[in-house]
Amino acid sequence: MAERLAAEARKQALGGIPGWSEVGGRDAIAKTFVFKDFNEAFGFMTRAALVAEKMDHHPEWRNVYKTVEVVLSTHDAGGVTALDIELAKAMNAIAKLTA
Ligand SMILES: C[C@H](O)[C@H](O)[C@H]1CNC2=NC(N)=NC(=O)C2=N1
Repeated sequence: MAERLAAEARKQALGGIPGWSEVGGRDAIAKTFVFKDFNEAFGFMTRAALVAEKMDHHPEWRNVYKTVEVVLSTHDAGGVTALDIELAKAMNAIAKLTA
């Protein structure tokens, strides 16, 4: 099972994934993606869902029109692991293709 990242490792990893930050009050990372319209937001979610399922690592997320709020945490580990960093990177790459 993936291990929780220590605070220092988490901060360093976050430096390499633009737009992601630590969530207050829990061991998780978050980013709010804003797209042109609902079609682009949902296209992003569809692509990200396929990657997440392949990784067997699933986001907490919420969509309102063109905005997608994402929180990543490894529930089995009780915090942020390398899996969250990997999925965050993949989501940034997908968002670049979508925008
Ligand atoms: C049984 C299954 O592999 C686990 O429940 C997986 C599924 N997706 C998951 N997603 C996330 N974000 N954290 C987990 O701990 C997790 N565990």
